[in-house]
Amino acid sequence: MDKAIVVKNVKKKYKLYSGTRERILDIIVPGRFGEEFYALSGIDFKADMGEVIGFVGINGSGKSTLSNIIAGIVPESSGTVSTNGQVALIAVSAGLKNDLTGRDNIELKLLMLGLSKDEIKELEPEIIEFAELEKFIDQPVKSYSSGMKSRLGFAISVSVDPDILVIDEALSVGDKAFAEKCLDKMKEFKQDGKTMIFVSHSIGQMKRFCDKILWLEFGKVKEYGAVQEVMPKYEAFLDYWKKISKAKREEYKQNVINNKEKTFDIPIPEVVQEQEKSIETIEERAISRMGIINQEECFIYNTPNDLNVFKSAHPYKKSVYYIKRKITYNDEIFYLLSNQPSAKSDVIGWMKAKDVKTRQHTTIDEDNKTFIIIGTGKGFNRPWGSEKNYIYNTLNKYKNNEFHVIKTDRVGKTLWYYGLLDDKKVWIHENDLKD
Ligand SMILES: Nc1ncnc2c1ncn2[C@@H]1O[C@H](COP(=O)(O)OP(=O)(O)OP(=O)(O)O)[C@@H](O)[C@H]1O
Repeated sequence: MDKAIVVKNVKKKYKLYSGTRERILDIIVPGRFGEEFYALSGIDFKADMGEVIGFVGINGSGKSTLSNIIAGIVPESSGTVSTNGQVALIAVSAGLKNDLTGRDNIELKLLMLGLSKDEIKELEPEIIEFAELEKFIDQPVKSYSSGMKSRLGFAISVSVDPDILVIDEALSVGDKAFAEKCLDKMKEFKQDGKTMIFVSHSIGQMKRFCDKILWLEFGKVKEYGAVQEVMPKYEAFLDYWKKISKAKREEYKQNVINNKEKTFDIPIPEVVQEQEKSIETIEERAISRMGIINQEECFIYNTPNDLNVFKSAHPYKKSVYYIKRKITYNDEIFYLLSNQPSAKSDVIGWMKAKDVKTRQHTTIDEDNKTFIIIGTGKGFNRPWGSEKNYIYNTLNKYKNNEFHVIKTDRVGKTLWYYGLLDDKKVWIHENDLKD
């Protein structure tokens, strides 16, 4: 099989400076100032013609540096890169000139690639249509959102029909529909036998699209192999990485950088056909529960089948949330937390069911009722409220006042009453009211 890309012992050295002064001094007296740092330290890999190679690795592992070197945008410090054919890089705003309009950028980029004025005129409408930028094409690129820049970059790069396509995180900034359209275009390229490098933090996209995975770790190759072989190990590593302390991460990093042999207790994944499994075992159901986060260290995910896109759940603690959707993904249950009784508006994200304490939530009626406030308890903005849900942190001041209820809900076994108290709408626990 012909090789499309051959990377041999590629290193990329950067210099880190403590400030502008040190940077200037290093220019005046070269070699005396700044600390050398290897973003890549000896990368070797080969890609066959027509292969789609995914680059994975935690932030800063060297994915963009390596893809820029392959695309010829950044020079390697040592080693060699050979590519068989024309390479196009698609990255967020890669190569776009901010002061020029979208149209000027198209013309400039195509001129630089050696196309004639006539060829450019022919391609231009297609590019504008693909980028969905019709109304904005004569506006300067600096006024574009990152999604718009990425769409323009993608549309220009694919229009020139390159032999090797390097796509660096370009799909993560646009909307979902455009990402799907790009993935379709990439599938076309794949069928045409083009070689692709695909950099993305989306595990789902990687599994759907790549043949092989190059896993980078602090500028070194951790693994290179078939997607089914490498991805489960990478996912297990990510799970481990999320849980360990800063100090442990630093220890891990130093071990990798200094080639030290030390075993870390990273779980060994089961060997399963992850790709098929993930597609087949998603089951979504409408439910109605209230939930509160009950774990110290836990995460909120954009989507349960891509556990690589997550944020810490810490800021969302001490509040209750509405849960209107449940997904079972590969035997694990996830709940969709929301600030409103809705699965669409004001949604926070998906959490593993084991990290959330939940109670069944039902609306009993919307009848008008009147109770007397006992003076105990609190007034909340949600039924079964927690600390961050207080509207009144004591009801003592309203002791013996009437409370006019317009809605009654049940959370678990408890009734909660909703009504107006001193111009504010509150939920009050049944034990804090009497007839
Ligand atoms: N121009 C530069 N000067 C100095 N250091 C740099 C430069 N570009 C990248 N680096 C460093 O090189 C390392 C690798 O960066 P790179 O952007 O390639 O990682 P990455 O895996 O693509 O990360 P991410 O997932 O965050 O995009 C990082 O530590 C980064 O800070």
